[in-house]
Amino acid sequence: MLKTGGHIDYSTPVISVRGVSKSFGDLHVLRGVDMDLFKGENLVVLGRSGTGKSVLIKLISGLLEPDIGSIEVLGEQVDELDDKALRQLRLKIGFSFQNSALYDSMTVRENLEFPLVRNKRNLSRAAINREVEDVLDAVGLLHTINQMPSELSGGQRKRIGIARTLILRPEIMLYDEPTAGLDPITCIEINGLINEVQEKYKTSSIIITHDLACAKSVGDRIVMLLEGRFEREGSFDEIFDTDDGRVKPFYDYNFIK
Ligand SMILES: Nc1ncnc2c1ncn2[C@@H]1O[C@H](COP(=O)(O)OP(=O)(O)OP(=O)(O)O)[C@@H](O)[C@H]1O
Repeated sequence: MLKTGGHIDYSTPVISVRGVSKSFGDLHVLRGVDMDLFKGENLVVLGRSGTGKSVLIKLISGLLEPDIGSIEVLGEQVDELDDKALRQLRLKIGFSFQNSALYDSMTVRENLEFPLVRNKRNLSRAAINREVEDVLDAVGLLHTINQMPSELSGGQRKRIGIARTLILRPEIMLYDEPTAGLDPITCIEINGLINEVQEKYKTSSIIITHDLACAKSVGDRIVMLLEGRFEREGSFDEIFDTDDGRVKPFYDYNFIK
């Protein structure tokens, strides 16, 4: 399934990374990264294991500080925020990570209520029910509301995890390897869901993936982290229109050449 929509405002970056470097001792992971995520955009980040994709996400969410450079998220300079302001900012960011597992002892409804009750304390019971049902409907799983996570498939759990993130109405979504470990049909469903989320919730998203079918189906734009910088940027076809030996193997492996 190829992308059809999205309403991207290329004049409004929601994340701006400028000249960011980050080292750990002698390991120079990021070496002057520049990156923008525009309002309404799905930006795919590609890169080999260990190139610093997770470090970049941690810098954006204020879990790490850059050695040099600046990071602006939703108009705020991340490294200048105190803890309280950082917590407020993080509420506007939805994290869909591989290890963001559901609570096994809670029903789907309880899993979804949990972040709402914790972060929006003054909601009425009726409002909570409405929000839970709305996001479950958005991910096509309203019928699972009273089920336990153990009764769901891996793909369904993934969708519920995304619903749990959406329930706080984030402006930005960060998806880390959204299709890892899923069968091809479920991957197609998750890719479709990422695009539906973009349309319905008007989110701006960064999607980290090694799955080029995912990159192609969800990415409005793709950037590739090579040796600490984003050296390649463009549409899916532009990114892979090269003989660069650091880039071609991604394509050849995914499409079995
Ligand atoms: N807190 C830290 N202290 C020391 N080294 C770190 C720290 N965080 C990350 N690194 C190192 O930085 C490099 C980049 O790590 P990162 O997790 O960002 O890679 P990645 O691109 O996300 O890889 P993968 O695709 O495998 O998830 C790795 O060599 C890692 O060991």
